Amino acid sequence: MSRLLLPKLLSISRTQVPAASLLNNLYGRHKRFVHWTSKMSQDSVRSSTTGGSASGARTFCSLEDLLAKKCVPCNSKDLRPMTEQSAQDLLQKVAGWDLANDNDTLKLHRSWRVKSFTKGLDFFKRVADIAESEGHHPDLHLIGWNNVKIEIWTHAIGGLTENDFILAAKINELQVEDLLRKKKVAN
Ligand SMILES: C[C@H](O)[C@H](O)[C@H]1CNC2=NC(N)=NC(=O)C2=N1
Repeated sequence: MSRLLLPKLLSISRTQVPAASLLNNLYGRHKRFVHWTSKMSQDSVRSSTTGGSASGARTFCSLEDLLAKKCVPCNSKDLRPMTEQSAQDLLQKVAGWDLANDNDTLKLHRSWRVKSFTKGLDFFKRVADIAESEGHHPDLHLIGWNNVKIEIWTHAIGGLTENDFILAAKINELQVEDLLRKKKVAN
């Protein structure tokens, strides 16, 4: 950007263009640049959410990217479920989660065994705090008193979006060791 602008700036000042016109010129460029960068980031959200790459925007997303992102509202008309291939690619970033196909709806699953029923409810509370701050919500199950199972999918579109992986990555960051049943070590 600066390499492109500098020669232009120098030639403008050499020809004594009035200051107001120079500022106008710069401001127009700034507006076009801002428009271009915001369009790029929308494309990249849409592309990584849908798994499409027609826009040429990147589809690669690391765990750090997922942790740094915020879930977007699911009521956009542009939102489409990602393909199974994109889901498989992103699944590598969220350790412990599995992909399930529930009547043609892709979902993320993960299970934990907790020490007690009430520890299961404590687990849910920690997950609920993240879900509320992201505005994206998992299905929470407490089965047979100590099996916590979480399913994540985007209800609004009947499939997976990047939101689901962001939420899964953030749930994985929770400190829940104090709630989990210790595995018995075989002698
Ligand atoms: C506007 C807002 O994003 C929606 O109502 C949200 C709330 N949380 C949600 N959570 C999940 N998992 N799927 C949704 O479709 C959904 N919709």
